[in-house]
Amino acid sequence: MHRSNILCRITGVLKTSCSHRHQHTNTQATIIDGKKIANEILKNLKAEVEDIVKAGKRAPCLTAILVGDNAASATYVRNKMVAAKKVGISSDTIRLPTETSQDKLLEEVNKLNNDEKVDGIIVQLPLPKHIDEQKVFNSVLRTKDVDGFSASNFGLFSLNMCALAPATPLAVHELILRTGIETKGKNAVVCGRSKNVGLPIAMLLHSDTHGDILGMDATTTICHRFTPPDQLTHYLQNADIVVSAVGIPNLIQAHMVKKGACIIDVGISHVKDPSANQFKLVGDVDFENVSKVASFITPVPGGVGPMTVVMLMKNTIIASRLNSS
Ligand SMILES: Nc1nc2c(c(=O)[nH]1)N[C@@H](CN(C=O)c1ccc(C(=O)N[C@@H](CCC(=O)O)C(=O)O)cc1)CN2
Repeated sequence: MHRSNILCRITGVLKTSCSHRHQHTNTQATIIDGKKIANEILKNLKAEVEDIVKAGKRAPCLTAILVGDNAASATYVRNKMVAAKKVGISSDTIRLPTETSQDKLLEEVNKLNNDEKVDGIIVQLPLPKHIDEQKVFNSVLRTKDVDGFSASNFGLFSLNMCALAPATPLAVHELILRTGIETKGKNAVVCGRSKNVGLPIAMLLHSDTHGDILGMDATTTICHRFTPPDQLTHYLQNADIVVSAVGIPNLIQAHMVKKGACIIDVGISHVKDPSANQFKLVGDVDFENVSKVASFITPVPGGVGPMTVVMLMKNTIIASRLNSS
């Protein structure tokens, strides 16, 4: 396959994977089961890896760099390694202490860039404060940048060109397409403008179809910390698709949501659960009440999170093809 064709498959779902259009008539939203969809995709990816190996090539290889002792980051990296194993991707984790200098980290990335057995490199976020995240991401070879965080991949992606795109936005894109809702000409609101999540999600929502990549063609608005609350409500009340990636529990409430909207919750917050006297994971959306108004809704946990890991595996397989061609 031509290199650009391989890359074209990166930024989105192929046209053929869009299912029938859904008309909302229910009063209770359909819950988008990210875990189930993720497991289905994992099976397909496993078959893809088997084909690569059958063709006499080595299995794709993913290496994670984990700096510091953030317990959540360690769990996320472990989950990625578990997913890799399920698919047949070989994986490795390089653990570095919190006090690792930026130069030392750049040196580690460079070693992996030059290691022909490594196809995908991820540097787990967050990094300690003394390290310039973007500088580190920019040091990852573009064809091994399976997080899609480097300026070169981000630039290509923003121009609707072939690039390795970030996993969470790809996860959101895939989940929306799988609902079968019409996105063309619809109003979409993204809450949050982070460079790795909110902004690239908005890019996918607004973009047009380009080659193999299914654009969503939605009229897209980005809301952020300086959007006044009444304006946020105004935009949300007119939104057919809402993606929230802010990390504020209950930011999106039922009265703010248009009837029949599709709600994708990317937020992750740990809040105290008074009934169980322990912490629980919640998103940005008041799930119980918003699901009475929406047509589709993702839960937290079990929505976008598991799909993010799967999209990373997909990127790693694509990277292995890029690196062996
Ligand atoms: N280099 C990167 N760093 C970070 C990324 C990333 O994409 N690349 N994203 C997040 C963390 N993250 C993946 O790394 C991630 C977070 C959460 C989940 C997930 O599956 N969440 C579950 C709940 C898990 C739990 O119980 O804590 C869910 O939502 O169901 C997957 C990946 C920041 N860093």
